[in-house]
Amino acid sequence: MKIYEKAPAKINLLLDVLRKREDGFHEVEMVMTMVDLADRLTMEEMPRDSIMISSQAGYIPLDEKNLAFQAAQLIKERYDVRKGVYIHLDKKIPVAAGLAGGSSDAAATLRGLNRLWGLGISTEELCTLGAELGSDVPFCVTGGTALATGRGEKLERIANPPQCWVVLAKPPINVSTADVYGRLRAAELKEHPSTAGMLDAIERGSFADICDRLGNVLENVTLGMYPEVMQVKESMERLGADGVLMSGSGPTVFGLVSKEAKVSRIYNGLRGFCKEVYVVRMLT
Ligand SMILES: C[C@@](CO)(OP(=O)(O)O)[C@H](O)COP(=O)(O)OP(=O)(O)OC[C@H]1O[C@@H](n2ccc(N)nc2=O)[C@H](O)[C@@H]1O
Ligand SMILES: Nc1ncnc2c1ncn2[C@@H]1O[C@H](COP(=O)(O)OP(=O)(O)O)[C@@H](O)[C@H]1O
Repeated sequence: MKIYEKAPAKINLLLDVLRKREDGFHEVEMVMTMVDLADRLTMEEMPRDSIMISSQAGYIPLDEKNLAFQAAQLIKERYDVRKGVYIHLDKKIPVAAGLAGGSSDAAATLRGLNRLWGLGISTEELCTLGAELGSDVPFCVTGGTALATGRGEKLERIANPPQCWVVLAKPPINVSTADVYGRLRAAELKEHPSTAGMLDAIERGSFADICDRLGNVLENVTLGMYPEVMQVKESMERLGADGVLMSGSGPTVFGLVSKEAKVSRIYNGLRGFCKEVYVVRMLT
């Protein structure tokens, strides 16, 4: 049997850090949603009891460092599955971009193997397993739009924002999430975005207020390390995106755009100096 799973990218409409915890992680408040830029996974049973990964992308690990491999290994161990699987990753999400490509592949693997092997694991249990693989994995298991707290693994489902275009621009640098969090001085943060304000804007379905309330405390850290991210942000604003923010630890910058007529102008303007630009829809 062969099964397919889509692994969409996420964006953070809001990312606030409350404090650094004793375990080294940061206590966060994030408002996250999915966009329709997705990796495609194919999972097929193998006669041998082992895990094999392949991908058309030459720049990701295909061994136990791959998050899809780790997800398969975890589910096999925890549910005592003595079967093998071959997973092909058709990568479309840029890597180390702040779009949770690896986390979404891990989540899709958990969902897919649950189906392939008929394990009957609940979504809640899949999220608990996912949290062992990374802070963003539980959200990627459920998708939709959510308020994520704790280190990102505690989820509260909220309404989807109004439909809009999302322009994603990734400058040609790879950012390490651990590095960005490592440079953040959480106790010295003077300004915090308003989580309550963002939740209220989404609840009311006000696109303009969502754009006004976008905020990410990791943005200044990444901008300090890579000034080219600022250039992308400023260009996106100048070209007329309604709301602009860096996603996660970056370096991808997203622009929310309500009117289709504006989208091609923004895309063409950015393509002048940034190779990786995508126009997608919010997944609602
Ligand atoms: C920043 C965010 C925002 O959505 O996304 P990305 O930029 O990676 O897409 C996430 O919090 C990333 O989640 P994820 O990529 O799963 O991170 P993890 O593997 O759990 O952690 C990587 C490293 O980031 C730091 N980390 C992560 C999450 C958190 N709440 N506090 C942290 O300090 C830790 O140093 C950890 O070792
Ligand atoms: N399936 C995967 N897809 C992408 N990257 C992966 C995968 N498995 C492991 N990685 C590694 O995870 C790191 C972070 O990748 P990714 O999840 O794309 O970034 P981000 O968390 O910034 O969105 C990269 O260094 C990459 O080599």
